[in-house]
Amino acid sequence: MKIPSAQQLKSIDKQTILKQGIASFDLMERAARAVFEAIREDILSKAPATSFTVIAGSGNNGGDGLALARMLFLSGITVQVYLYKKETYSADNLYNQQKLAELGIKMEYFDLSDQLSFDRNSVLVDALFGFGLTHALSEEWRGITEQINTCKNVISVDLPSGLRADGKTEKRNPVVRAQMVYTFQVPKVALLLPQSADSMEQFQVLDIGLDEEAVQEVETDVYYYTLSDAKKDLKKRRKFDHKGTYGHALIVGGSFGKIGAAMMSTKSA
Ligand SMILES: [K+]
Repeated sequence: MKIPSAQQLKSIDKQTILKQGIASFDLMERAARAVFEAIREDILSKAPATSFTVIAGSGNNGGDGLALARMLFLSGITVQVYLYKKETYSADNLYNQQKLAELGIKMEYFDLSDQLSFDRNSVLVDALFGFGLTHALSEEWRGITEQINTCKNVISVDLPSGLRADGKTEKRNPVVRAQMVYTFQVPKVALLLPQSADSMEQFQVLDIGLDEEAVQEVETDVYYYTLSDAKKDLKKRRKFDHKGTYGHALIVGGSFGKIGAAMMSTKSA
């Protein structure tokens, strides 16, 4: 599976909207619906009375969070919504603010110096920043990320807020710590780096129907190889086949003190 960069994802996003003839808020709706279904399966099926707190930023990651809040509310779940107070919001974020207002769902606006009074036992949905984060979060954000990190159960939408999608984030920068990250379509590079271990326990990739061709056309040298990829690549085993039937592997390795990789490759071959 190819892993596009944040910049490439933006372009895939646009191509999907064009090719599928949908509006951008439809794609956001799909993303929020995918998270909602995952929450239903992972949490609500076991604990239907769980309450949620959504903390939303001003961009499309925040928009996903607001759309998710609406879906939770409409299925009878208690949900509290906090929205970062800013002069400007993305168009789809505004669209979802309006949808919440129409349903009479109150949004509490917050500033970086605020103490948020949410229920620490509710599941906290972190929808502050996704792959649109252009640089590490400044120290001003620490108050908010630390409040989020006092919750026992944090779900991050797409990425733990503060992690930059394409690479390493310094440990000293404020970052949300999530128990679960529901990431869209492809795991972002940051989710695969050991440096992110403190920011998340696990992630799940949710299919939101981004244009497959656009993903395949991306030029990258970053791939995510999964068990299902390996299963597809393996030749079908038939009766009477033998070790000569499936080709040969040339393993170049095993310099002094580094024999392990060569041995493991030989064993798996
Ligand atoms: K997030």
